[in-house]
Amino acid sequence: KQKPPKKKLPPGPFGFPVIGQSLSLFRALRTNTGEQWLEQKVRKFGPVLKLSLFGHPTVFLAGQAANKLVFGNDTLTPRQTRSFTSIMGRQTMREMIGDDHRRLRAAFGQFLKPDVLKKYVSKIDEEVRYHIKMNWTGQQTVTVTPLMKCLTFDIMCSLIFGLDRGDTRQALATELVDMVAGMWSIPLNIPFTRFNKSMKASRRARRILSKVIQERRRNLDHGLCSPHADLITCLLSLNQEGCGNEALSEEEIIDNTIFAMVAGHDTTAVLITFMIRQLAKDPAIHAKVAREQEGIAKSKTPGETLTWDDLNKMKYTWRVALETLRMIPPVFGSFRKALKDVEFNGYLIPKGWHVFWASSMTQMNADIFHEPHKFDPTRFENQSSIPPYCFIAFGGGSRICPGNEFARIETLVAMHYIVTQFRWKLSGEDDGFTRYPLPSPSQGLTIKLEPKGDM
Ligand code: HEM
Repeated sequence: KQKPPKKKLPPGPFGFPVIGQSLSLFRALRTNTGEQWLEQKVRKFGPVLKLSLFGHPTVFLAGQAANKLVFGNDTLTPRQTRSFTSIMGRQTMREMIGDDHRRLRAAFGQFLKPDVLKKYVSKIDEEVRYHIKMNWTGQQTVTVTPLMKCLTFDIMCSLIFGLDRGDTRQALATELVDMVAGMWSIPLNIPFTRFNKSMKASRRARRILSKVIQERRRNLDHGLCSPHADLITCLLSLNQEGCGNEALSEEEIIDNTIFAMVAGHDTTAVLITFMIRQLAKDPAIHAKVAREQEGIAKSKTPGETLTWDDLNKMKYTWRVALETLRMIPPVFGSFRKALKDVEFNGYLIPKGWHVFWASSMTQMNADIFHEPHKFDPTRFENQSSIPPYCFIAFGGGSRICPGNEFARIETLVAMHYIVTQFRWKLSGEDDGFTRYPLPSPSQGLTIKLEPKGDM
């Protein structure tokens, strides 16, 4: 009997033991050359190559077919660092596979379905106006990155945890910053390490949220709030008898609401920041966005909040957002783990190995997006012309970002009030941006503001 031929591993060196190519990739991300770093490897070894990242043998996959494999194959499951899982908790939907993952996605779906999302527009509108009044109005210059992080944090606190401005929101903000700081640290839980500080912050944040959950449960039981008031209440309401849903434990609710906050807050802040940067550099596109937004502002009475219908009229502004996400995706890429041997393009991805995908490999590919380095929002006029699995700023398949519509509302409402109230230009030279791992303008993006007068 002939033995079946042995499947071959992808080409490429593993590099130094343990470190592999991790430091080299980090350096490239920090200098915003991560894309070129990957392209160079693909030119040398082809679109399926092996390397070693974070101490794991890893296969890097590039191209549309590779994206389809990553997003459409349940044997490749998301992979987090050990510190991430310890700090964020083991019950996040990121850790779940199969039916458990579907159950959590369905629970989130109750909070993020379109007719519920519509109700959040006015709350987001209120947060944006308050933010602008407190931080932009009367200023001659502002630094956009930290402000956008504050704004998206406040919006999410209000809608994920149902926390209004005040001491509890502030306390939670402090703990979350400390938690996030340790997510990529060495998981050494001894006093004074970064990981140890983040673990302590995680315990304190959980205690705060446990109290919030008790209060929400009471309100829900006494009919004092709508089941869709915020994500926590929404997940608790699924536990009520007779609604036909499987109950979520308190731990699941805490882990997943914290995870939603972390997944959604910086990513959206990055998108708005880079749109503001783009408009400062491109007067023609700025003028078109301003025309669209001013048209909508004129149709409103003073002080009237934006509605879902208004957002649906902001078509050009959203195309600018999508083009920003194509060229500067907040999520550079991420990892999967092979639950069993997988074969792709004639190569073996052995069980237990990691798989790494990166958005830029299709989003900046000239065969898919003509003149990929040109900022051109018209590419998104006819979205069905973009081949599947090529625009993957929100991921794809069963793991596609469930918060993409939420992010759209936040972005459009924020852009509406900024564009209709101010003109701006960069305060100095545009000195590019770094990634750690999310992109961030090198100096935080300081802009000079000029008020447009009462709209
Ligand atoms: C511009 C803003 C955003 C971008 C670019 C973005 C991007 C992404 C990407 C690329 C993924 C998939 C990662 C992978 O497959 O490995 C993802 C997943 C996820 N995102 Fe977002 N996201 C954004 C906003 C949000 C918001 C606002 C929320 C919450 C309301 C959110 C919650 C999540 C969650 C919970 C997952 C995990 C889904 C799962 O594993 O099933 N994201 N996001």
